[in-house]
Amino acid sequence: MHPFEASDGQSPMMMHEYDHGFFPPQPAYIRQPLDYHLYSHPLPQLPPSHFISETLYSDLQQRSETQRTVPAPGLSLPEELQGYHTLVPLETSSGERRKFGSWHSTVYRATGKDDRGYALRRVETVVFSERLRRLALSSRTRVFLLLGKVCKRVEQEQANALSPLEGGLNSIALALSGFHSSASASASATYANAYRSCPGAGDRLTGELCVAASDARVRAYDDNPIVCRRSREPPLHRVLPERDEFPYRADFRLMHQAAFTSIEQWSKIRHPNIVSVHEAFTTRSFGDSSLVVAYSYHPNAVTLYEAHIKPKAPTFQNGRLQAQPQLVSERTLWSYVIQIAGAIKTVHEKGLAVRMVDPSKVLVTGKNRVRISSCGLADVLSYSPTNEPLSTPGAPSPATSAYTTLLQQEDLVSFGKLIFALCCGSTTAINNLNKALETLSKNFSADVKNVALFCLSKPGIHKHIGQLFDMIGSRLLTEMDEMQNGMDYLEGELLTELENARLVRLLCKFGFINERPEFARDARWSETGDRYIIKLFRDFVFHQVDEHGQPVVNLSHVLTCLNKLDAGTDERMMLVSRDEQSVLVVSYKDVKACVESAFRRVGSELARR
Ligand SMILES: Nc1ncnc2c1ncn2[C@@H]1O[C@H](COP(=O)(O)OP(=O)(O)OP(=O)(O)O)[C@@H](O)[C@H]1O
Repeated sequence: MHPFEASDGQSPMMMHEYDHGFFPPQPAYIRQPLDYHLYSHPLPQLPPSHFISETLYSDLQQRSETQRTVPAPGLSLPEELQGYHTLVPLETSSGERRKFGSWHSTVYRATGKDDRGYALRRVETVVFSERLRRLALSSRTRVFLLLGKVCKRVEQEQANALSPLEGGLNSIALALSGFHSSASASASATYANAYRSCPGAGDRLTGELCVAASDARVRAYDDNPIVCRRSREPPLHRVLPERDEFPYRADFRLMHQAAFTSIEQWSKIRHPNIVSVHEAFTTRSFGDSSLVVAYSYHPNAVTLYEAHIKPKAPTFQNGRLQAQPQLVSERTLWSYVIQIAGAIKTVHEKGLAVRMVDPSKVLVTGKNRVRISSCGLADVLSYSPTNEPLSTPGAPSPATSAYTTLLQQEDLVSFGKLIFALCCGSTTAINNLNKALETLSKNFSADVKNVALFCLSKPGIHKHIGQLFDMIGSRLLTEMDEMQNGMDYLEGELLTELENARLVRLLCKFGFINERPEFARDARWSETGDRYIIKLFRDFVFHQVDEHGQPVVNLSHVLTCLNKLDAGTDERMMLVSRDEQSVLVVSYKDVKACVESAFRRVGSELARR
């Protein structure tokens, strides 16, 4: 049966067009889901693995389909972008759009020059000017160092004492750094002042400050809507101009070519839990000035947020509408923790900081397999020559600047937040640490709590990701066992595919040898020597008839014969010509030798003609 035919003879269920790349348009054909279980033997009973999907076939098939879908018409995307083509957005541009940091980004799937899939992340707008960015960074540093109850009050007092603009700026920086909700609330409270001081023209910094303020305020609402509402400010939509209407919207401008140096460093990192970085460039192909970073594409990847935190609609289970279970299991959580910690450790050892340890940036790319995405992007966006590490000639390991050390400490804090988000099923749970701890302790072991608290603990020169592995201990061994089970399962699967590949190769050779049109009138070609035996063997395998002369369609017979042929067994068979005038008794080994020599001769005979 043709794999795309309906197995039940019913009408076709869906049309599916495949991407045809640079080839001429192919006719659309009707596609039916394949019965993959018919393609291989049932699997041996291996212990259930935590890594490989039980539905490997359909998983892989779905990924392959995703990779080939064509973009919907009318998207007005560039035809070609630095050698990448066939762009398909991986997220909707309407509806809920969250932000990471202070920028909006859009991810596209694209095909590269090498015909492989890539994920292109395009940064549309960056709101910081150089001066604002530096100011924001310096207050971030201060916040970081003064983290804790006392520091919150100090920061707020300082902010109040400054001029409205400076105060606003500080609060905004605090809010953008996302360290604590009171900073968000404070940003919200000073927002109106900053907004009023905008003269409306000329002063780019003030304009950008207002955009940043609006970002902070949106974030403040996201983080702590109750506090914001209590501050009795006018509702958001009455104050804020639309982002696109705002006169100070700033496109991405590459201030220093050296900003791309970090991308070079990132592109050298190959780690199983990091989405590989390939290159970065600026482009005007989208009608603005955008920054694009190219990453490896992992079909059907979802973010940790989508997989475990985003509220899911209730579904029918056992005839009843039930809310889907939200919280990640402890076993899966440990697997995630170990994988992410491994990635962070590698990055820190290379003298870089991840800066993307966030539920919206960690991708689930297979069963319990996570990879940190968007790496390197923050380095380009916030590049400043003053943050460059001092290079020491001949130094064995990359020199790490104080700035990078600070960012590495932030990675650990973000990791702690991520663990809390997964354990509590909410990205904002951390705003109320006591309650978050209560929820965590109810559902997870004390070890999880200890690891999460260690990550959140006060930064210091002696705190590093390596310590986390000391705390994890034997859980690493469990993870290794699981991975090996997963590999055993995969090898088993591969073995069945190996059978298929052998048989396909044989059938291809038959296709090349039998009934070549060039030799149609040359009986000596098909009726003599090796080719005659192959012709009789072909009839023996495919054209058998029963005692009533009816064709025998027996797939098992075909598979058995082809397997024996490929193995070249000594078993013998009787080959009979259609007119029953010739009878030959040959072994599979003989036929195998005939196929090999005929296949080799096809090429040389054709070349001679
Ligand atoms: N390298 C990649 N391969 C495959 N899919 C990816 C890749 N990177 C991102 N995606 C997918 O693109 C979609 C959008 O990613 P993005 O990081 O923008 O997430 P988001 O939740 O929309 O965050 P943000 O609010 O920052 O836009 C997600 O569904 C993600 O799974």
